[in-house]
Amino acid sequence: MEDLPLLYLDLKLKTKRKLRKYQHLLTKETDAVVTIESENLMICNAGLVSGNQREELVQFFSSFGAIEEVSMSPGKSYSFIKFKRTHDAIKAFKEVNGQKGLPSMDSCLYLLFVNKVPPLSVYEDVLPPGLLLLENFINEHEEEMLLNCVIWSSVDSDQEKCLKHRQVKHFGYEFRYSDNNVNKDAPLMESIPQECGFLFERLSKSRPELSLWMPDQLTVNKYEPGQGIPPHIDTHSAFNDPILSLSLNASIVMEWRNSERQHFSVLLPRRSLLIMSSESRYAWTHGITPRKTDILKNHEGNLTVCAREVRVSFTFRQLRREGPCMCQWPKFCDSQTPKTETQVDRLTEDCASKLEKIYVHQVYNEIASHFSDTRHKPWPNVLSFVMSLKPGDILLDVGCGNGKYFGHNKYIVEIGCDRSSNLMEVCTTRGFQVFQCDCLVLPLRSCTVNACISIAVIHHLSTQERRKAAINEIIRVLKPGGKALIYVWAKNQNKEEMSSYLKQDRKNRRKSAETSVNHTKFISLDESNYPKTAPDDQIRSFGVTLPVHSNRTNFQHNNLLVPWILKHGDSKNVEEAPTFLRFYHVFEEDELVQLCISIENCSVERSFYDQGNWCVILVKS
Ligand SMILES: O=C(O)CCC(=O)C(=O)O
Ligand SMILES: [Fe+2]
Ligand SMILES: [Zn+2]
Repeated sequence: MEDLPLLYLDLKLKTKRKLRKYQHLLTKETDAVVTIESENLMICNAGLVSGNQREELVQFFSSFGAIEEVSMSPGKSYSFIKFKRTHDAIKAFKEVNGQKGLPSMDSCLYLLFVNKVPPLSVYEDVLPPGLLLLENFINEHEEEMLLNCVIWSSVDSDQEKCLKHRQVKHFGYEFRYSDNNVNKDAPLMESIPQECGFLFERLSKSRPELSLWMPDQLTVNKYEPGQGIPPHIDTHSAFNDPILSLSLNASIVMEWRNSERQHFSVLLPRRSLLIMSSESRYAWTHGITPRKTDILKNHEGNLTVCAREVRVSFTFRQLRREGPCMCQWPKFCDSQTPKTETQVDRLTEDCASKLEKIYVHQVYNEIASHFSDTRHKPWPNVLSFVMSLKPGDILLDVGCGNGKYFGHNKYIVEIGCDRSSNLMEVCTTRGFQVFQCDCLVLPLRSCTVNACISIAVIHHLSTQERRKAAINEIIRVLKPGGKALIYVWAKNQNKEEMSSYLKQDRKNRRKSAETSVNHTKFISLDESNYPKTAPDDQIRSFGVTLPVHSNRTNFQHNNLLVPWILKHGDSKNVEEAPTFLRFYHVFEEDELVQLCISIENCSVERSFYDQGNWCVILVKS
């Protein structure tokens, strides 16, 4: 940022500090810049958002000379004044800066010279994608009739709540603000008033694609001036697409925001119908800022401040009954994201072990031969750990798979274990010393091995407790001073250069991995997706839904199912190849270290990122 011009030198330190902050705001939010002196002033801390009125600014600043223009933008706490003569602007600048000025304000005023008055950001005519506004959807009689359908009682009832922000009444089903959902099994006594029927007949004429759409839930919101509704996305799993909102009795400005920080202020005129669908319904928040005025364009196209009046809105929705939401915006979708993630961690021991049995052990057993064919090249950092061991050291590989780290260091004793008997067979054929066991219960005496490796194993355990228990078990069997090397899959596959996992996809090799998108499919572990291996009753008891990962893309979730497409030696036909799903918990940065720190007799000697994995070297104390 450029420093302030010389003229500002005379000002107090505190004022200069404040002005530098406002200079930053100016360059961030507008295309104007600070100048030495000009006829234009930025009034840094008086604007519509801070509750200042145009008239008040005009009155105050006119005392310095004739004003040509006052510009106030909605949503801003600053404004701009253009004097007719630079001389008068300088006068105002010198007298007002850092001083108490406006009668309505307790705090000091701050001014900056700017090269121009930046253009106003007014309500754009563009709307978020998928949002549609039908103006004059109803006439005044219909408006009155609809307003009369709702009888507001003065006492709080269950269906009619006076929320902090506004008064609400539900028809058809109650929308619970506590968990932002509806109880689909408990319809209300009062269904949507019959008087609303004409709206949907009319809608189907102008919007044929909605001719079959019928709401079964209605929320009536009543906003007194000063009240609003916090920004939100109507819960995906609760309602279908679209959602309609009819504005009655008064106009209001609704704010729309997306995750790319785009922001639209949309004026909802009285008697208009707003149709929120697709992206606007699923990926943009909407809300009404609690305030007593809105800034509207008048007939001449100028902005004016309008006092809000009581607005009543009818929000019509249709309950989602055909299973979870399958929208394209999983990031905002409660059907697709957070619930499943946390649910896995809350599984009981019994369920967690069943989940692993079906989605890890049985899968590896079935794919053992194909899996082993794809696992030849040892990772260099693991190999150098193995090679660093002293002659006579005992190395245990927990989850050794096909034994790809065995046979490199000729001077050590190597033993391996794995859950999969078929992988054990591969090892035995190769002449390695292995036994079959679960990594949670190693059949070894405590303090017996000099070193341990566990590569890409612990991420197959479904709860944090079980992952911790597995590391605990490794530490237990280590001799004091012994070391363990642990690798787990990282959620972030782009930490350094692209990991080899992502690189294997030719498309990704070309494009930046940053942009690799993932259209997630979800599988409920309740519905048997594993007819071959999983008896119904086992799957049913999980009660979790997990996202299915698109291979060779970045991870979008921590708990997920990763497909393994089984190709037999003879068949090249991918279509016929059965797909198996493996459970993974992919780790956040530092998660593995934190887990290890919480374990007794164990210190973290080194932690690093290697080929898409978070890795630690642990030492037993
Ligand atoms: O008042 C409105 O127009 C919108 C209300 C709303 O967004 C809601 O109830 O979810
Ligand atoms: Fe809403
Ligand atoms: Zn959704």
